[in-house]
Amino acid sequence: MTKKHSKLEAINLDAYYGDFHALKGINIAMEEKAVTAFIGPSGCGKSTFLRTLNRMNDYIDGFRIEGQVLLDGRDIYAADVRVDELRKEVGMVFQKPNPFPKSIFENVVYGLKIQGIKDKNVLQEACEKSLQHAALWNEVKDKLDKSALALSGGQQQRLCIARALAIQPSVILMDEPASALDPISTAKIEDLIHELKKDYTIVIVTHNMQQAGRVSDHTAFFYMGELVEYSKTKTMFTSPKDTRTQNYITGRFG
Ligand SMILES: Nc1ncnc2c1ncn2[C@@H]1O[C@H](COP(=O)(O)OP(=O)(O)OP(=O)(O)O)[C@@H](O)[C@H]1O
Repeated sequence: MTKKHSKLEAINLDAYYGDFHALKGINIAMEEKAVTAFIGPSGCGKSTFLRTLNRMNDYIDGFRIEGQVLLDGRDIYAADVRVDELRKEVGMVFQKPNPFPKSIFENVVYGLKIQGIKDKNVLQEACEKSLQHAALWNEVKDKLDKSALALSGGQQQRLCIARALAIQPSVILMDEPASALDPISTAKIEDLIHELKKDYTIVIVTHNMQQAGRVSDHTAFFYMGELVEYSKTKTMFTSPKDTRTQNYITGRFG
């Protein structure tokens, strides 16, 4: 079998919030068209690391990094990188579904309209394709002009995934995308992640180890700002190497 390409890579990455050293010497290469899960106790740096992957932390006063983050081999923190272009390539879905108070249609095509796309046929086609891809089309196809806020939480989260897909990213970052959802909606999101990895590289932060086990190909265990262990998910859950990983996955702390 040919080795898959490393889509995202961190090299000697340190991150700071002011004086606080939040990420310490992270080295990791994440495979293309696969799911990588970040696990670890609260406050260990999972979200911080996820957000360095599309420069979401740039907005935070006092935040800085040292080291490199490479997307397809290119440093995303290099001076010539346009952050708006980067975010088209690396989309993000948050913990709480955050649809805009607009129609379902307007939510999905929002990013395309910002890019200046006005052609109705193009927008309609993109809307249908994204909703199909997010496994929501059948539930909403007859009410595209209705408010997105009238959807259930699980539908709203799939709508947010459709909104992210519409701008055709190659990577989707998901920060605990199912933690605010009921078990049935969670299962739908997990099925969807499974489908999406055929076309996208997915990085997911999750508190739920069963979920990491179900959805991810590789798992990275973080502890106090360090990447302690990174391996195939099966290997991590059956034979963790580090005692800290062992303690965490057996529920001894966290
Ligand atoms: N905006 C911020 N300013 C200062 N410190 C921050 C900020 N955001 C996070 N931190 C700190 O950085 C550390 C890592 O936080 P982060 O949110 O990345 O952890 P996490 O592993 O995702 O936690 P959780 O699972 O609880 O979401 C924590 O100690 C946190 O207090």
